[in-house]
Amino acid sequence: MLGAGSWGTTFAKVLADAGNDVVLWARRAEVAAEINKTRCNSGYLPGVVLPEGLRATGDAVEAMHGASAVVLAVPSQTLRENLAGWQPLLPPDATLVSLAKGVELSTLKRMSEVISEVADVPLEQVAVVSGPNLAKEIAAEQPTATVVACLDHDRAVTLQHACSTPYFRPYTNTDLVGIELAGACKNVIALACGMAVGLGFGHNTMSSLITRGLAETTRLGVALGADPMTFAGLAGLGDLVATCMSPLSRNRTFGERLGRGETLAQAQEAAHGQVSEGVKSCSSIRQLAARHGVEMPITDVVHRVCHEELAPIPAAAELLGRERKPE
Ligand SMILES: NC(=O)c1ccc[n+]([C@@H]2O[C@H](COP(=O)([O-])OP(=O)(O)OC[C@H]3O[C@@H](n4cnc5c(N)ncnc54)[C@H](O)[C@@H]3O)[C@@H](O)[C@H]2O)c1
Ligand SMILES: O=P(O)(O)OC[C@H](O)CO
Repeated sequence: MLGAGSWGTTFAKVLADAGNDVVLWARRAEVAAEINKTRCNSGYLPGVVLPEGLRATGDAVEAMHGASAVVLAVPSQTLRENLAGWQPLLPPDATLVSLAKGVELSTLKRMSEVISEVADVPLEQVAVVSGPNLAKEIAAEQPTATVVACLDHDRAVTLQHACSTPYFRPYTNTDLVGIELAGACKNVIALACGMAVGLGFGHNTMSSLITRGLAETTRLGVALGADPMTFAGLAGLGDLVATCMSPLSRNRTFGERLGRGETLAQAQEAAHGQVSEGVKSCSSIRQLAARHGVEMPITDVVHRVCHEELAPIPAAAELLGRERKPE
């Protein structure tokens, strides 16, 4: 496991609880030392006791030595740079697993595309784990389902078995495009929902944003060749609902701060270095949509609130004032 933030540490625990021998690489040596000494990653998962089958290290060579799967748990905008440094260390046939939910700003590529390109492996060797997976709830072993997606179904099944525990139930899927776009887009819709909460709006507003957010995400997915049914599944509607409704979501919390009138810089400072992927992916997804002639009005206003000083109240008015049309 490369990355010892909230989700990397939690998914490492899932893999260890499923019976695997897991080595977790942390960027800061003190985080690795704390995990090995106290079985805790107090900065990201206070109070969670990590299992014995999990060992941490600050040495990427040690982490990847002999690995049958290498799981990438770093933010999507740094993944390319991180992986370029790790590329010579990757075991030749290891499944490369992406946990990140974003679209790269500079290239508009999905994470599996970035991984395949930088690691120089076929896309069939890359898998994605995505679903309604708020790290803190899974770390507390609350029952959760997810999706393991890979173009190579057999590889997906192997990973599915490797991460099945009594509290974590993975399903397989081969629609990599749909699973990844759903995961990236839901962060942007969660920012919009957070803004709605910050403005004092209730569940009708949230539900309207979730449903129309799903509509625009599905439109983009279909234009890029995804199966529309994917968006009704765990990584689509499932993750969208979890992220938009939960105060645990960093994206929703970030949006809530913007809705209350904080600036982007203030909301970023309050995030204490934890990643809110939608803040950057709203721009890459908006560009991707424009490239394919797809309308994504919610994503468009989220981008303009985050990066072009559109205030949340006129943003809401703009969405409501759009041309009327059939559902
Ligand atoms: N937290 C969740 O509940 C959750 C669930 C599912 C998916 N995800 C996705 O997983 C990915 C990682 O999220 P997270 O929650 O672990 O984030 P995080 O902010 O908690 O941790 C990110 C990790 O990446 C490391 N990191 C940050 N910048 C880096 C850089 N430049 N080089 C190397 N390492 C760097 C940090 O040190 C940290 O270990 C994101 O794409 C997120 O959307 C998160
Ligand atoms: O905390 P967030 O907003 O990054 O969301 C976490 C997960 O992606 C939820 O599935």
